[in-house]
Amino acid sequence: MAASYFPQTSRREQIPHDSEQGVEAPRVAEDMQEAYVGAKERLLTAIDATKSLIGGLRDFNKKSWVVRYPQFQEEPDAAASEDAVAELTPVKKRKGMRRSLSFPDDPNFQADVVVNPARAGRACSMTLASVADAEEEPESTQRDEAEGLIPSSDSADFHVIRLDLNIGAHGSSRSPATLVSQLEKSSIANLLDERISNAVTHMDKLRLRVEDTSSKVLVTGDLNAGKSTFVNALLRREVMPVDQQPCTTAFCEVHDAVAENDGKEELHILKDGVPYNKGDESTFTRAPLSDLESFVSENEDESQVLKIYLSDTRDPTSSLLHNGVVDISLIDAPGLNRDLVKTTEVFSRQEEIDVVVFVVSAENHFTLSAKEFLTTASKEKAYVFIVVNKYDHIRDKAKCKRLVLQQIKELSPATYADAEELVHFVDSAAAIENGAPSFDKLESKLRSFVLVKRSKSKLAPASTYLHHILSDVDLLVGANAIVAEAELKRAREDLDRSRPVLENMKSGRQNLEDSLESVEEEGSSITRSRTKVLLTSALDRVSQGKLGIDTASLKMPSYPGLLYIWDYARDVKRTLLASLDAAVKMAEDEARITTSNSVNKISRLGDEHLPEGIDRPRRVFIPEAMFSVRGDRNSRRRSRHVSNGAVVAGGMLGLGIGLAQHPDMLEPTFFDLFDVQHQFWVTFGDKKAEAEEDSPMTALSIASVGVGALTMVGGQAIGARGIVEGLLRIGALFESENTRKWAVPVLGAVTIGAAVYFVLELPSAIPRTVGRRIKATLAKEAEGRGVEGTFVEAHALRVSRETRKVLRLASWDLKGCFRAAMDEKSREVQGAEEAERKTAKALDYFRNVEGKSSELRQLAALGLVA
Ligand SMILES: Nc1nc2c(ncn2[C@@H]2O[C@H](COP(=O)(O)OP(=O)(O)OP(=O)(O)O)[C@@H](O)[C@H]2O)c(=O)[nH]1
Repeated sequence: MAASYFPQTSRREQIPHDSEQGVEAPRVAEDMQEAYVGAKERLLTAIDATKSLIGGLRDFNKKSWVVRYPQFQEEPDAAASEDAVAELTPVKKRKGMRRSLSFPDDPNFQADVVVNPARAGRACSMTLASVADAEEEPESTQRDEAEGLIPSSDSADFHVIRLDLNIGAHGSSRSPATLVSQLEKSSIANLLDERISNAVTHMDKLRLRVEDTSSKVLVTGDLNAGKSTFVNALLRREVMPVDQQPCTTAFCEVHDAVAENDGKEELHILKDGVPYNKGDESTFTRAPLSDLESFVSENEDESQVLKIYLSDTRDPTSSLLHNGVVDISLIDAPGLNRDLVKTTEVFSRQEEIDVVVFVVSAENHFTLSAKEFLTTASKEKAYVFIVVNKYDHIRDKAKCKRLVLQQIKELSPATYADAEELVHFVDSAAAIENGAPSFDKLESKLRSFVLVKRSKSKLAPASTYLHHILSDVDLLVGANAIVAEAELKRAREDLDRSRPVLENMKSGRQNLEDSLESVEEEGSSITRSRTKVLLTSALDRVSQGKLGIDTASLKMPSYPGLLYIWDYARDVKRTLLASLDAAVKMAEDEARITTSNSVNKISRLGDEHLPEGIDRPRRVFIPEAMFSVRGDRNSRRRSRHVSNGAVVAGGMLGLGIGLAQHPDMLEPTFFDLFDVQHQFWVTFGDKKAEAEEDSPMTALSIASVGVGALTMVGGQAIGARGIVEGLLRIGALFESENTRKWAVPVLGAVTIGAAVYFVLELPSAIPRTVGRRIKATLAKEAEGRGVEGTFVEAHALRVSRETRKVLRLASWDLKGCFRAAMDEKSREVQGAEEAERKTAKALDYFRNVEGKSSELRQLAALGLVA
């Protein structure tokens, strides 16, 4: 049994078919009108809100989130097991449809989801299969059948915004992996954008249609069946020409003059082949209403379309034409037997025809052409409103009714099923003046029928479209919400990982810098003090005629005898100087070790403070490279320059090579053999010197005194040649009488002392003298340069500077790495925060859209029933 046009059976029962009680009918029509208006308003609101919703989605797709286009594939195994589960466990079934969700632009994403199709009052929803399995519900709450005018559909597929992604080389590629190379996310987003834009345009058209208040009622039937009389009865006016002879040749469309022509009654004769436009007089000929009859009778053979604007002064609750809700146009078509079947059929197929009213004479029943028409119209419209006219002429009314209904049953089963509502036996001619209960009832039923059919023809397409587009939106946002959720989870995991690392780095930064500072400080101060200790001791030893340090590679030269004393002095000097160089080298070697330890400390600090996975400083410390000369010319020139300055030995020349190759220092002088000045001070009361050199009057001291005296005469420090010259001068002195008196003992002492000295003291005295001279020379060279210019301090400073330089470089590298790591972590955190914000916003948005879509679906679902 087909569904009723009317929502409540009880209501129908209140309207007995008996014409006497037809007074209830208008109320039903009123209800239908109200329901229609309500549904229309809700639908318009839903259309606007859906437009704004998908417009928002479009914006969101453009600005905030590239909306992904999901693809759903049925899993054959899952489908089979779904059925199996359904059969075996009737109490608990799986909710919704199991699908494999993927994205054509991302072959790596795949998730099993359960799609719950949209049903009346429930939005289409999508959940991960794992989640859905945990939330299975009892069967009683599932699989509600779709209600109302919304068709139940496969919600795991798109209806409106379906993208054809078969764009392989020959348009046949379906593999996501193949597609991904051709489809960028953005190009899919663009396709979606285009679809959404089209949907918005389509909704604008639907809106116009929903807003369109007109509804066309085609009145047709056999020739002379009383169609014009019926139209006149509906209008309660004799407007349409009525005759015993067939007279209606034109399509006469009757419109409400009040609603559509400023209340002016007139006739518009449409021009053939020109689209009618009420505002454009060139598309029609205007004529007074009184011309209608003459026009129809004069143009009998022409198939003309006339617009008749009429004022129906009846109450809107009783008038069909002027009903206050719908602009109805009644189309009085020519009789079918005029071979206009085809025309009428075409007419009835046209979308704008909402209702077909078929007038049949009770006397003749259905002719062949009437039968043909009814069969066709029933296929097109399912229901046809049938008026069995001239019922007053029938004597055996029951028999007539039975026969007519029997025929209707064959011609239009749906109409027959609701015959009480749709088939009416009336006397139209009698109703023109004052109506009649049976005709009033017919009118009321016709109004309801027109309104319900109107709902179907005008509201249902919009409602269905909204249902489809909202289902598509649900699929889109459901799939995107799953993606957003996964991305949000990932962003939060990233944040949980990277944020503490960044915080640790931030709080540890100062600590690292302080530690590096102290390692630098400690390293350089150790090398400085160690160098000082080593070189001070070495210099002291040298000044005592010993090697600066004990080393296997250096040995004091052995005394070769008096004849080679000069060479001996040179060798001693070279050896002592070399020992000082060796001491410097030793200090440098120690500094290398200290520096190396400190570099290791810095590297450990790096391990402590740098997070895992971050590259450590790449520079490798090569201790041998310390104190070395750089290969390029400039640096060598600079080294040489430095070597001529404060740093007199070792230093920039490297590896302690300095003093022993210093030509100025190597050449022995007389005072390397006889340190007269020293001896003089030792002999004549220099307490400090005494303490240093615990020796009483020796042969050397005697000779020293002599030579000291000579130097007083000579006036300046002299070399070997100077001695000869001095002796000559001494000879000259003897020429004076006075001098001879004191010169003899002095000369004697000198001679004796010298002789003793040469034989006994010289071999052991030379190293000490040379050593002292070296110390003194170094001290002299440092004069005017301050403390830092002394041999020991200069080296200590140089060595510690080199250490500091290396350590500073290592610290700098580590700090650079740390800073880069912190920047990277910071970027990572910022990126994750941004992703979290974006995905959380997107998720929020998608959830919100899901909620709104569900509300809109309810709003768009028509309350009217089919
Ligand atoms: N007694 C009676 N006469 C009717 C009824 N309906 C129509 N007539 C008469 O039937 C004749 C034909 O009526 P029309 O209304 O012209 O019929 P039609 O179907 O419009 O005719 P065409 O347009 O020519 O096909 C007229 O003389 C009407 O008076 C009715 O219900 N009862």
